[in-house]
Amino acid sequence: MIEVRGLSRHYGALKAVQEVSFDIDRGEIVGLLGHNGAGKTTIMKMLTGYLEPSAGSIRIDGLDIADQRREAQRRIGYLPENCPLYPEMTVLDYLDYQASLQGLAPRQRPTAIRRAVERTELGPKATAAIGTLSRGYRQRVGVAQAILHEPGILILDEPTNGLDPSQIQHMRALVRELASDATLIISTHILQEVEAVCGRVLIMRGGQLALDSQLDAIGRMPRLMVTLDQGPDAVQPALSDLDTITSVDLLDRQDGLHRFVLETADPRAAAPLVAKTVGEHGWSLYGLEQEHQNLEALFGAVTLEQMEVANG
Ligand SMILES: Nc1ncnc2c1ncn2[C@@H]1O[C@H](COP(=O)(O)OP(=O)(O)OP(=O)(O)O)[C@@H](O)[C@H]1O
Repeated sequence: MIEVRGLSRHYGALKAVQEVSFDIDRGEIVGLLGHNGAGKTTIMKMLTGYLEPSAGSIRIDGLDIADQRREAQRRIGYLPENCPLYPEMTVLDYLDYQASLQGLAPRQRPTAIRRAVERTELGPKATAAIGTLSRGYRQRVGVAQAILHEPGILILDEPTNGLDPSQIQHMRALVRELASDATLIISTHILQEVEAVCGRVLIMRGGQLALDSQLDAIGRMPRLMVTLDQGPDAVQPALSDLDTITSVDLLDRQDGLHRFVLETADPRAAAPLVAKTVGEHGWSLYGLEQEHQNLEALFGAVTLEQMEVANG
């Protein structure tokens, strides 16, 4: 349904998004997670056809967004990060205006608007001026404009940003309801958000895709935690070479000790190899244990260095 290949976007020398590829199937709810500046909004703007990639391609239902932008955009609803709303307009007038911008025929608009208002539970505020609404209601107006044309794909940039806890609950319920008949991509830097509503997570770090995983697979990805008196320069090359170990990352440093996290398909087999290698190098081993991941631990490990977007 969505095919992204080698997607990059540069702002001058700044590489905001670098070589990102992924596929999203119909009906998936995907969380796009990353620290501020990781490239989430830039990806969303490219997916929705509002920003041209510097390189790479995007296909929506087989349509290349570079060649068939309008056609692809008809299949997408987009809630931008700071959805531009007109404070003096009423909710209904604003939705009517958006419906006209989206090319809905005048006779289709009343039904489309009624349905969007119902789904976002905006009925009681329909004739209120947008400027008088709470942030929660304004976000719902943003969602309502995104679903007016009943798109098969919804792209929501930070939908709960700035909402209070009860508004967040309401927005999450709305997102789940929308997911019943659309493919969803939601960007956020809030882990609980992803855990609450998504089936899959894409984690961005410094403009690159650092992880693409189903959420239910995350708990099953065991890791080894190793605490040593040596730093990454010595440890990483020695342990990365061992059988079944696919990555060695520094998790933290404390009181002269370094804690590493090792990804491995087989922690039972890897643990004695690690202990043996540590012994052979004459290092001191302060801890070696298996850990089952949760999203928080994974996010911490993946975004560990909190890489700034590379320049140049
Ligand atoms: N129009 C622009 N001109 C120059 N740099 C930009 C522009 N838009 C974004 N950037 C930079 O590109 C990088 C990625 O920004 P982006 O907004 O995509 O990140 P993000 O993950 O959505 O962050 P946030 O969570 O803060 O919205 C940042 O370093 C940002 O400063």
